[in-house]
Amino acid sequence: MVKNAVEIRGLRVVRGKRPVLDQLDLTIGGGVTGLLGPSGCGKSTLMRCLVGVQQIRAGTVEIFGEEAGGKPLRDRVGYVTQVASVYDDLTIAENLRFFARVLGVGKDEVDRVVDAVDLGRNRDRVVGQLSGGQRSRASLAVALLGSPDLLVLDEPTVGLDPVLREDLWALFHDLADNGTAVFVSSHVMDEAERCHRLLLMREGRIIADGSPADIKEKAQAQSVEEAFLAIVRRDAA
Ligand SMILES: Nc1ncnc2c1ncn2[C@@H]1O[C@H](COP(=O)(O)OP(=O)(O)OP(=O)(O)O)[C@@H](O)[C@H]1O
Repeated sequence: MVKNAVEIRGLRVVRGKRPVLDQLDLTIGGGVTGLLGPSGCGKSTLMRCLVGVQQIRAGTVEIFGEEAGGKPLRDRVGYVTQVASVYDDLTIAENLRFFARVLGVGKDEVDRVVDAVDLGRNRDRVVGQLSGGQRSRASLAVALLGSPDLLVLDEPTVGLDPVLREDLWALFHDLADNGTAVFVSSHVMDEAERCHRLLLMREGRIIADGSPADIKEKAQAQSVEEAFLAIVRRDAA
């Protein structure tokens, strides 16, 4: 298990003219940590901070003790955005060979990650001809190159069928069991139940933090969905 993959102190981010995150403190360790919250609450913004692509106004974001986005982290952090980030005019294998070269990881990694996301049969197909789910899995394969120590996944299962979602969650757990810290945002409440730790965000603040069992117990709810609705309503009151 990785201890303190992420350490955030006093983080402030302004987008447009509005503060999206303000005075945010957060530590993330090993296992699968889920980030949930209403649309626009700042989930993607927080993830962008972790990978060092978001301008910040104040505070610090450290990943494994290094400033987020710094060179030493280049092959230690994998990131999957909501939009597939692979080249449409290349095949899956060509994309992976290209990104492997950029990251300086061996070509043997291509076979490993293509199998991990179950795209072996499609590896020589041009990305532009793939389905939405296949494209997002191709992006995930890129993020897995070099076995990163932290994987940041912004809604990786959107548009996937239940069988594929199940497979991907099994993969996230395998990765976490082997020491990768997995930080994943989701809108899907049954996915929340599968996280070791859940963070509920509202208007840029973390309003609940704990295991799914803790969160349900504290809210005296039967499901995470019910617990979150109660917590959000209480916070809004
Ligand atoms: N490029 C931008 N310029 C200005 N404001 C932005 C920009 N991108 C996002 N925002 C604003 O920042 C806030 C947080 O957005 P963010 O994308 O982090 O939310 P989110 O929780 O990931 O939402 P969703 O679940 O819909 O993806 C929102 O109010 C949004 O309107």
